Amino acid sequence: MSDETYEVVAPVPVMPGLRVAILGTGKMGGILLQAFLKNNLVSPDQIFATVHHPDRAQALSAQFGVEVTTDNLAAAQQADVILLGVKPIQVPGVIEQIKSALSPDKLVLSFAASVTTRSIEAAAGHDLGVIRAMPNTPAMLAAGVTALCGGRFVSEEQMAIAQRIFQTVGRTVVVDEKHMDAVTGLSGSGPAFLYIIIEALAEAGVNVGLPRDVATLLAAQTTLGSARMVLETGYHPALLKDAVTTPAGCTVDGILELEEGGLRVTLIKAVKRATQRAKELAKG
Ligand SMILES: NC(=O)C1=CN([C@@H]2O[C@H](COP(=O)(O)OP(=O)(O)OC[C@H]3O[C@@H](n4cnc5c(N)ncnc54)[C@H](OP(=O)(O)O)[C@@H]3O)[C@@H](O)[C@H]2O)C=CC1
Ligand SMILES: O=C(O)[C@@H]1CCC=N1
Repeated sequence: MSDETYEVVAPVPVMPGLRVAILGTGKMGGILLQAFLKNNLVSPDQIFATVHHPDRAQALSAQFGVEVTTDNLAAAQQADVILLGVKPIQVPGVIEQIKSALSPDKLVLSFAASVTTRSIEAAAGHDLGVIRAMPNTPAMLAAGVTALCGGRFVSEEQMAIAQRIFQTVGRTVVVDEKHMDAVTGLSGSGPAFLYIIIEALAEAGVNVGLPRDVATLLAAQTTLGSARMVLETGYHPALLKDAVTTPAGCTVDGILELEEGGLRVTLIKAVKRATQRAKELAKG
């Protein structure tokens, strides 16, 4: 890891009574809401969520027993930490709505792709603690990874709170803001790429005669186990691959097909394209 990037492993104590707003409780915001409740980060009366459609607000409120409305300002007024989970292009409008609630003691924690801490600070119009986060959907199982970076006015205490919040849903890593679009293209979008790989492996299993449920189990558990091998042994993936590849065995024949099909280059291109697009999302 470079000196500007470090993984946070030490647990940070929960702040008792922390009140959290999630403005934009869609797919990602909904996953975070559920995880915060499940892991007792906050009690239901300490969380204030918003969505755009009133009927969805009602449904979410009934489902999770928390206050869900369409009133961003009211939610922001009641919270210490304000998570922003609307689409990137909607962030300036939401900041404008909640501007009067953004006192210096509040922390804005945006997980919108593409939106810079500077643009949020500028929209707020005064010195404000802003942290940008990029989580991913495995957060649902506390198996996510979230990259965080701080804006100009963030205190160490505020960064510790953000880390604690996202440790609820998996690993956290603090990076320089210049890396956030790359993180988005790799680990933000990455689950979608990996589901396609798992789906294709399962399809391949069916093609060579396995029942679909068995093929899906084998594909998914093999992906999970291989990821754990990389994380827990610390060995380079190439070394782990070599250990599978018996001389004159069958694996090397499969690898030849992968290389001929350009899987490696295709994945690199996919992350590059997603990173490029992540740079543009805030502009619409
Ligand atoms: N999905 C992912 O894997 C990840 C997404 N993100 C980021 O999360 C954000 C949301 O993405 P995602 O959850 O996928 O998208 P969704 O479309 O599922 O969620 C967007 C949510 O915003 C709500 N909304 C729209 N306008 C407003 C408004 N003015 N005030 C309050 N809420 C509003 C919508 O309400 P309603 O439900 O009523 O339509 C919806 O719940 C994006 O910025 C994205 O970059 C970051 C990391 C990963
Ligand atoms: O597709 C998107 O734009 C968001 C950001 C990363 C994952 N989903």
